[in-house]
Amino acid sequence: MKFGIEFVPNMKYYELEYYVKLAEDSGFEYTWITDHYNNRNVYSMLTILALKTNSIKLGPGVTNPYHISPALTASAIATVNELSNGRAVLGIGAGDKVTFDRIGISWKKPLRRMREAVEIIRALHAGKPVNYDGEIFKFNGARMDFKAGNIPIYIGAQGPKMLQLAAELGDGVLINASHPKDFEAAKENIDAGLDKAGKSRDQFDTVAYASMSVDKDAEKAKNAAKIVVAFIVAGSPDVIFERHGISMDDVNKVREALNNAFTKGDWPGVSKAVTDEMIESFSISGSPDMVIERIRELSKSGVTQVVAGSPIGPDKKKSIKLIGKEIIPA
Ligand SMILES: C[C@H](OP(=O)(O)OC[C@@H](O)[C@@H](O)[C@@H](O)Cn1c2nc(=O)[nH]c(=O)c-2cc2ccc(O)cc21)C(=O)N[C@@H](CCC(=O)N[C@@H](CCC(=O)O)C(=O)O)C(=O)O
Repeated sequence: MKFGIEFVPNMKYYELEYYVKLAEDSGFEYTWITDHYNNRNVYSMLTILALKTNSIKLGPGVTNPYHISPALTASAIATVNELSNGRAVLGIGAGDKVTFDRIGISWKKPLRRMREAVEIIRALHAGKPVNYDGEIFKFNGARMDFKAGNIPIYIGAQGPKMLQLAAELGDGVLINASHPKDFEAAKENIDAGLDKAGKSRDQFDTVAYASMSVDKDAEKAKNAAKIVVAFIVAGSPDVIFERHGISMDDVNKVREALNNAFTKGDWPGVSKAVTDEMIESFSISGSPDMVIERIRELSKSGVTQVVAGSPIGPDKKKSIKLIGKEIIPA
């Protein structure tokens, strides 16, 4: 099993640098930096990380094919690859509607746009002049003037068609999920995409991009996961709740509690509304032994990389060290 770790660049560069170096020293192989317009620029932060680390692979987790051209994405990640001596990975997904609404981007044809963007980025990285007459992107002899190197492309995916696209075009898929049931459900679409491209499963990295919270005190860990789990619940489609046997009543209580938190600042109300089933279904939370057990179950469902996503634990620094000491070697 490979281990990755996610960071949101909502902190100063030197804090992010500290955590990523700690993760590298703790044995994590990948670090994925989220990309939303309202946080620090993902490539500026990846540049610092490329220069300050030695072995950890690094990339956006995930950027999108809307807010910059695929030509800029190809060039930016190739620059990170050069700065890091070949450690860059590109995580790209359809982007999310909430942030796009705020910056006036209409979220049209995400599947089509993802296909075209990934095909263009791969062609540019191959170093040939790119002529591409797509529905969305038209390229006429574009070419990069420096060697990109071999940069793996991972696609962020949840929906069935995007899962198929990820398996067909990608070197891996980043699935925002923490429970084996979600990977059982994704299997059929991943296999369909791999078959279409004539790829075998062992050439492909199936990543559980999970919400994780680990502490020696299991209850403390679970409590620390509640707010993140509430946001996951608020943003998940209904089919997921059926899959995990979570009542729509409980879901609506969480959505209402989040609303109250934003309007009246009642954050304790959010934690109260989040049930144990939700923590179990939408996060990997608890003591090291409990987390190890869940990772074993995920491995049986075909997961080959687990990403420790927010909150990582009640105390980020302590939890990163604990994962490095007790979970990665297990
Ligand atoms: C678009 C959506 O695809 P999805 O796989 O569910 O995408 C959801 C998320 O993966 C996507 O929003 C990601 O960008 C979210 N995301 C992040 N999004 C961000 O913006 N920033 C991040 O840092 C980020 C991190 C991240 C990490 C892991 C991960 O899995 C996702 C992450 C969907 O609806 N897919 C449908 C297909 C929809 C469809 O068919 N659309 C048609 C027609 C629709 C039209 O006419 O517009 C088309 O696109 O051509 C499906 O897969 O079945």
